[in-house]
Parts: sequence; structure tokens; C-alpha cells
Amino acid sequence: MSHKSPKDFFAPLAVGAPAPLREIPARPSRAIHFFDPSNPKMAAKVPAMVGTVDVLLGNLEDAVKADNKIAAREGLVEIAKSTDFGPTQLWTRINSLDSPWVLDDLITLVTEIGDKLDVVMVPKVQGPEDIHYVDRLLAQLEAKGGVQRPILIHAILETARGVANVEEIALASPRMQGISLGPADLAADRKMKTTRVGGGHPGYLVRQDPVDGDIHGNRTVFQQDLWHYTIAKMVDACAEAGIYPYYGPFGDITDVVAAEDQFRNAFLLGCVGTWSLHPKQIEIANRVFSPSVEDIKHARRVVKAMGDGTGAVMLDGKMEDDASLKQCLVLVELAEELAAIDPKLKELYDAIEIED
Ligand SMILES: CC(C)(COP(=O)(O)OP(=O)(O)OC[C@H]1O[C@@H](n2cnc3c(N)ncnc32)[C@H](O)[C@@H]1OP(=O)(O)O)[C@@H](O)C(=O)NCCC(=O)NCCSC(=O)C[C@H](O)C(=O)O
Ligand SMILES: [Mg+2]
Repeated sequence: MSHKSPKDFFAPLAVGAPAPLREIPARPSRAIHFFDPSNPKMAAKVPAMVGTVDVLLGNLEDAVKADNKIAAREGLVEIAKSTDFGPTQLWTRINSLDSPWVLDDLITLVTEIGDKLDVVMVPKVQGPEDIHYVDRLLAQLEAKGGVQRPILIHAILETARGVANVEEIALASPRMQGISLGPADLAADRKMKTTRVGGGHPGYLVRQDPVDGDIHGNRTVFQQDLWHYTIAKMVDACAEAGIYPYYGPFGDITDVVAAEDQFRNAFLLGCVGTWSLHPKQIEIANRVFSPSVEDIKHARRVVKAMGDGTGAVMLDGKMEDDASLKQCLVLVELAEELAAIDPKLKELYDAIEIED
């Protein structure tokens, strides 16, 4: 149940606050790169990272020691004031809504750097009521700070109740920009028996039937995806609300191969980006969440072959029709958005030739 009627869903929640958006802009966000603003080495790297990553996120929550919470908040204010972010978005992850720090996080960030802050990521969201609270408070603080455009909200899906309520969370406010999977907190809340931050588990598998009844014989096993259901449920809720789904953290920093697998699973399921925890994950995320030249060439060939977009044709021995055309348009439109901000991708996609 929204805290607003359809009539006033897009009305500002505070006098003087900017009017909510009627559509969330599809700004590229292949990698949401986490940095700790209280970590001098990470903070020093931020200016040089502008333009190399779609989103820089100043993290104030988990991974920031309790003693450093105020330093992280003040560090983010300092970084925001002194950095020109160009095409890169600036996000933050505030502390949880029951924490002793979150009110000062929001008051300080919105009134001091509100016009530089694109998105506030809210952890441990349980239901639409959490979004309603942040929605109203942001409006009041935007009015107080004279912020000129609405700050958007991004929810982390990392509690069992949040998963049960994900559709209502996605629809809870016109500020909703997107939702990320948070596999670590979600595993703990569900009492799953994995201690990994994202990715698979060797114990979660299916096994080939025995040959000639020999159950101890050589039977191939197939490791399954622990996160398939949750990511798919999140993608459906986001698609229904017109907002964007993301994969969250992959904690095994050294295993860049498995990180790529997890990112690609999410991309194929409909996610538009992922978190990156370490500089080495940025390149993987940018590559995985940008359609390949082969995929774009095929998609453009289908668009060309389908003419007015109706009916069915055979292309390379496969049926293409109204529906597969829509699938191809998803890739073609994403490529156009990414080419607009990534010159290297633009060059790759512009060089694609389609024979008549
Ligand atoms: C994981 C890390 C602690 C590893 O850091 P470190 O040991 O320093 O790694 P390296 O020696 O390989 O670092 C090489 C250089 O890169 C810099 N660095 C490292 N990480 C970052 C970063 N994120 N941004 C910018 N720069 C970074 C190091 O300073 C080194 O610099 P130099 O010495 O000058 O070469 C660390 O990567 C880290 O803390 N990452 C962020 C972790 C994080 O944000 N965790 C929270 C999000 S996940 C979560 O909360 C779970 C989720 O909510 C859920 O519930 O699922
Ligand atoms: Mg978490």
C-alpha cells in the first residue's frame, strides 16, 4: 500500500522540495564501485576513477568500522565538494535505518552535498514503509537544503521479509531508482548455510542418475545457482515498476573468473549492473554488462530483417518474430545508451557492419 494515492503519487512530500521524476533515467550503471571515504588510500583514488566507472559509491555502512562512521560521512562530504564527477554518478550507502548514525548521515549529506548526490542506497530494507520514511525525510531535507532535483533511492534486497515484499518496495516511491541483491545479509537472515559473499557453493548441486544402478559409480554433478530465484524475483519487481535491478557484492576478490560468472548470470537474468568491491572488478563489470559486438550485430540483423516489427522470419536457421525482436531491441537500446558515455564502446559498436 503506497503512502500516496495515485492522484498525488508524483507530488513533492515537502513544500519547497523538487518535484519527483515521472520516469527514472536509464543512466549507465554497469559497475557501482564501493569505496570507504574514511580510508585515505581509497579516498585519494576517487578523482582519478571519475570517468572510468559509471557509479562511485561512498559507503558508510558495513565494511566501515564503527569508530570511522563519522569520518566516513565527513570524508564523503569533502570528496563530493572537491570532485567534478563528469559523467560518473555519485551514490552513497547510508547506515541502516535502526542505526545511531543514519539520521545524521541523511541530514549532513542532503543539506551539504545534496546537489552532487544522485542516489541514496538504503540497506536492509524490510518493506515499503522503509522507503516511505526515507522518501519523506529526503523531501524535507531537500527543501531545507535547497536541492534542485530529487535524490533517488536504491534498496538493497538482503532480508527475507524484503524478498517477500520486493514488489511493494519497488513501487513504494517515484524516487525508487533500483534494487540490488545483498547475498551476505540475505544468507544470514534466511539461515542459509553458505558463508560466501555471493557466488555458488560446491554443496548446492544436482547429480546424474546412477548408471546400471551403481550409486557409487562415476556420476557427473552440476553445481546450481544459489541466487537464481531471488535475482529473478527482484528483476520481475523492478521490471514491473520501471526501475533497475543489480547484482550486489562478490566477495572472493581474487577469483576474477567466478566473479565474471556471477556477474554474467545476473546480466543474462535482466540485471543492468553489479557492485564492484575492488578496482579489479570494475573492468569485469564494464565488460560483462556491455552487450558483446556479436550480440549487437545479431540484434541489428534481426531488427533489419523484421521490417515493420511484426510477423516471423528465418535468420541463420532460427525463427525471429515480434517477441524476439523486442529481446533484440533491449540489447540495441542498451548499446546506444552505453555508447553515448563510453567512447571505446561507441567505436566498437559503430564498426559493426551488417551485410544486405
Ligand atoms: C577487500 C579490501 C579490504 C581489499 O583491500 P586491500 O587489501 O587494500 O586490497 P589490495 O591490496 O589488492 O588493494 C590494491 C590497491 O587498491 C586499493 N583498493 C582496494 N579496494 C579499493 C576500493 N574499493 N576502491 C578503491 N581502491 C581500492 C587499495 O587501497 C590498494 O591501493 P594501493 O596500496 O595504493 O595500491 C578492499 O578492496 C575493500 O575494502 N573493498 C570494499 C569492501 C566493501 O565496500 N564492502 C562492503 C560492500 S559488500 C556488503 O556490505 C555486503 C552486502 O551488503 C550484503 O549483505 O550482501
Ligand atoms: Mg549487507
